[in-house]
Amino acid sequence: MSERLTIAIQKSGRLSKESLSLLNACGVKFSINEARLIAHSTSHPIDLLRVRDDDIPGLVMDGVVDLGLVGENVLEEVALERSAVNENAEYKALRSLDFGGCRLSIAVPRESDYNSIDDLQGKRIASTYPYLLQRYLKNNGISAKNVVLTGSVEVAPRAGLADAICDLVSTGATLEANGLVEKEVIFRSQAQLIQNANPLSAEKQAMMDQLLPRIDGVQMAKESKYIMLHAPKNRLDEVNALLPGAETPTVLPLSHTDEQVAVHVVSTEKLFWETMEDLKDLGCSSILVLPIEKMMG
Ligand SMILES: Nc1ncnc2c1ncn2[C@@H]1O[C@H](COP(=O)(O)OP(=O)(O)OP(=O)(O)O)[C@@H](O)[C@H]1O
Ligand SMILES: O=P(O)(O)OC[C@H]1O[C@H](OP(=O)(O)OP(=O)(O)O)[C@H](O)[C@@H]1O
Ligand SMILES: [Mg+2]
Repeated sequence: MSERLTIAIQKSGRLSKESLSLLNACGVKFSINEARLIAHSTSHPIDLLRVRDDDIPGLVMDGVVDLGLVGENVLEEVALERSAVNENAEYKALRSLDFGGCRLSIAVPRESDYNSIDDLQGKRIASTYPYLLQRYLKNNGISAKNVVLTGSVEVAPRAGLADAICDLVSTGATLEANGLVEKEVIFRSQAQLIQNANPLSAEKQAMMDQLLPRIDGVQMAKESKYIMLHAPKNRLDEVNALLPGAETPTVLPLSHTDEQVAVHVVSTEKLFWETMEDLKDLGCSSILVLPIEKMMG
């Protein structure tokens, strides 16, 4: 029987949907039964372990699974916690992924008189990330009391449990809704693909050698666009200069005119409306911007 590669992903939360769609886009298909902890791929010898995100780094570090998809915030927190008690905190960081972007910030009630980090001296700060918070405070010479909460951190000041909080922020809506103001960004995070630190078996490594370029291809494709347009022949250099991150364009003749050509190009950066308007001003027409599903070098 062939060996199965095991991947831990978040069962239900901010990272779940995008972790599954990344694997799906790589051609690794799953049919998920919400009630089950383990899901077998229907296309590859790959198993998913669906767990709470807090458990993912430890499962990878201990070799219970080969790979994990987890936020850097949780990864770093667990690594600090394990190092503090001399437990194995080793892992191999394979890729930064383009989802789960957020920051860990210290926030205080709107009405508090906060001028600098020094105002936190001796205060109580509620957080789910005591190690990341303590590291930051220590680096800034602050000694504060850590109130560890596993959820609803944002209500701690109103409940009289803390003077400030240290929690994840993305749009800032949660802080706003709870009358809190972001003061210090202590860590920036996005989802990461990590692997156990020990070498994989040859069979599993062969699967990784196929999977990683596919992950890169999916990520690259998400950022890229296929642009097609009709351009005046005599302004091609100016047109090319406007196209962001474009590789050498393909220039094709048009059957109905000698003055214009069709230009097809893969652009690796975001194309803004302003650029499209500038292209139009150069005399371009029929400007189409299409998403790309997959890419390989
Ligand atoms: N608002 C956000 N925007 C983007 N990414 C976020 C946001 N909040 C959290 N994340 C990222 O997603 C991860 C999971 O967040 P989520 O809120 O689902 O975790 P959780 O409540 O701890 O879930 P679990 O039940 O798995 O422990 C976070 O550790 C962080 O990396
Ligand atoms: O700045 P915002 O865009 O408001 O996002 C921040 C919120 O998102 C996360 O919680 P989530 O919504 O995932 O729910 P949870 O608290 O149940 O984990 C995080 O814990 C914050 O509370
Ligand atoms: Mg969690």
